[in-house]
Amino acid sequence: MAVGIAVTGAGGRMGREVIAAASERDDCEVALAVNRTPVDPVEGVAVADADDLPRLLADAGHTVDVLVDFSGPDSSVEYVAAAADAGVACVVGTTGFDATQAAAIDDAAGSVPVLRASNFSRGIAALRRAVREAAASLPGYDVEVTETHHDGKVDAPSGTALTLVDDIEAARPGLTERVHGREGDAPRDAGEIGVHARRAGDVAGEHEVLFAGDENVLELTHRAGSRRVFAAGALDAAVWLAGRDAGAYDFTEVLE
Ligand SMILES: NC(=O)C1=CN([C@@H]2O[C@H](COP(=O)(O)OP(=O)(O)OC[C@H]3O[C@@H](n4cnc5c(N)ncnc54)[C@H](OP(=O)(O)O)[C@@H]3O)[C@@H](O)[C@H]2O)C=CC1
Ligand SMILES: O=C(O)C1=N[C@H](C(=O)O)C[C@H](O)C1
Repeated sequence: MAVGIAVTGAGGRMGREVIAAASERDDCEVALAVNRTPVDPVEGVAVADADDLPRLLADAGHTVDVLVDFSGPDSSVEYVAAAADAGVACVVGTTGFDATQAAAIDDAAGSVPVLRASNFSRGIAALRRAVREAAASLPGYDVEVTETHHDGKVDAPSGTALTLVDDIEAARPGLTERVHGREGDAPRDAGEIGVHARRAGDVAGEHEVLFAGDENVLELTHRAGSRRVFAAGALDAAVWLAGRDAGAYDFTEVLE
């Protein structure tokens, strides 16, 4: 039977992409879609007021198995809490959480299955493995992370860039000072990881990790061609998550 999905942020770039992707699949269907501000139906799916989400989830009975959230940090915390109250699993793609908000999402995993990922593309999962390997294999190399996104992106640096920096710090414990851009007299310290965010046009998402040593440089780059890849990954995660025990899950488990 198809997994029932509730899409939050349904009027946003990703919410629309998730609804469109779901309409092309047999293993899931959109049972509910909500947005903060009123929007016309998306792909023929009516979009309800997000304020009604708790009631709608309760009324939906067993037709909603998994909530798929691409919205903003505040709303994501609110939506995940509503889903946890209703016993609905959560796939969270929203980025830009502060520590308190991230902890609130993680708390929900005490009562329902929760899978939060800063990037739902298979290519980024592979990039993360390559970056961990390179960081461990290239001691002493300078590391700089650069991301590029469309001009409408709210949070900077991207969630994916922060995930990559976490990975690098875990593999290279001496690198702990995150330097966000440089200006003026700014010679490089040995413990730095440079983190750079560019915003331009309609770029769906690019992440580059540069490792530079003496007379050789390694650059690892991922480019998303469109948002479709993120929507497909999020729906793969939702189908995989449905019916699992409460707990926090990782996107890499979906890809195994
Ligand atoms: N994990 C991944 O693979 C990916 C993650 N993302 C992340 O997904 C999120 C959404 O991205 P995108 O779709 O491009 O953003 P958009 O700005 O296009 O859409 C955001 C949506 O969230 C809603 N929203 C935002 N803030 C609030 C709030 N405070 N309360 C209620 N609703 C809110 C908006 O509602 P309204 O229409 O009312 O403004 C809108 O529907 C971002 O955090 C982005 O980084 C994006 C792509 C891939
Ligand atoms: O906002 C976006 O567009 C994206 N956000 C995610 C992030 O912050 O890493 C993932 C992807 O790069 C697109």
